[in-house]
Amino acid sequence: MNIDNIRKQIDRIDQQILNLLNERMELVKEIGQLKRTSNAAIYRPERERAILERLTKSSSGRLSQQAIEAIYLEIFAVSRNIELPEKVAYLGPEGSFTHQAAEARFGALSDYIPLRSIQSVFESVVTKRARFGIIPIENNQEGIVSESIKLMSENEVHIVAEVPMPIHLAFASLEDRISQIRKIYSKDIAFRQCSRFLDDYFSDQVELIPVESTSTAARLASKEKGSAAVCANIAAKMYDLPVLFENIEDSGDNYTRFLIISHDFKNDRSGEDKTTVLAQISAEPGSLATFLQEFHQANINLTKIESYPAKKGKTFHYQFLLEFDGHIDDSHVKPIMEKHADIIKWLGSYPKLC
Ligand SMILES: C=C(O[C@@H]1C=C(C(=O)O)C=C[C@H]1O)C(=O)O
Repeated sequence: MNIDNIRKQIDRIDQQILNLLNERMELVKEIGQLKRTSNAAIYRPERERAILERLTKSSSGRLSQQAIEAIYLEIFAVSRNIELPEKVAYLGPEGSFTHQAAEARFGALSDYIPLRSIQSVFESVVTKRARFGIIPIENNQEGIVSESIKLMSENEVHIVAEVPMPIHLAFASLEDRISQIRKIYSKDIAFRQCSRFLDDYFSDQVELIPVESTSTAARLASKEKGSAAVCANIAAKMYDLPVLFENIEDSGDNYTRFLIISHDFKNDRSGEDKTTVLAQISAEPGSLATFLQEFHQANINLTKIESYPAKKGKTFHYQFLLEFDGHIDDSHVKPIMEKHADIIKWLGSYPKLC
């Protein structure tokens, strides 16, 4: 068969896909109306996850699990916008990795608000200027983002979902030959993370210029011949800057975990959930051990425990961020949460992705 014939078939299939998508969106719109009458949340990560699992299991064609997810996450994002366009605040600037995480979950069409600090993201969620906020919580190379945890303890917000994202750096430039590049812009930490690539490909004559963000780097490089940027793919795309090399970072397993937060939110159980809480434990000897022992006895699998500094009046208390498998409504989780309601702040139960 020749290309023209094959393309005719593709055109016919695209038309069918589009008709089906329109049919799907009519149903989505109906669900949106029902949710509005009961004031229910539009975003249901546990339902989306169930759909993805079912489709991946039943698929017998060429599409990998990642491909199915990429296509469907975009469909879900469009669906939610049809139900109700919702504002999503994220730690900016545009083209940052947090922006990339936001787009991975809310698609290209959502109403995004890039903000200058993690604190402003919390503020926009608490004051309901935004329905969702996206913040980084930890990076496997740099550790926990303590500002995010502090703000979780001070504000009434809940975790809706987690977004684990591999952090890949791209090398982008208007030049098509690297011998023409004299200057490279990026953020200092990004230079550090791909020092091996830079050493291997560039001599000392090439100037490395640190700027405030990797997306600023992409913007500068998109305007200047003879320059390049080390940045996120999304930033290169935003400034129409061709990517010459992908994944230039030294370590292949650099990932950041982002959290989606909202003011008033509780997910239903998905069957495989994770719960995050903050606990304030008295400084008396043995109290932490006794507390943790109770989780063990309740058959709760603790997956993370991080202490963070906090002082209450003059007495020093130990504050902990705890994560464990399970949902706050699970019968083995509920009793321990109720028993310790005075020292535990529940932050959210959401589908476990990492
Ligand atoms: C349509 C719904 O709303 C949203 C969109 C979904 C979809 O496109 O299938 C699934 C879950 C929700 O995030 C729903 O709750 O079923």
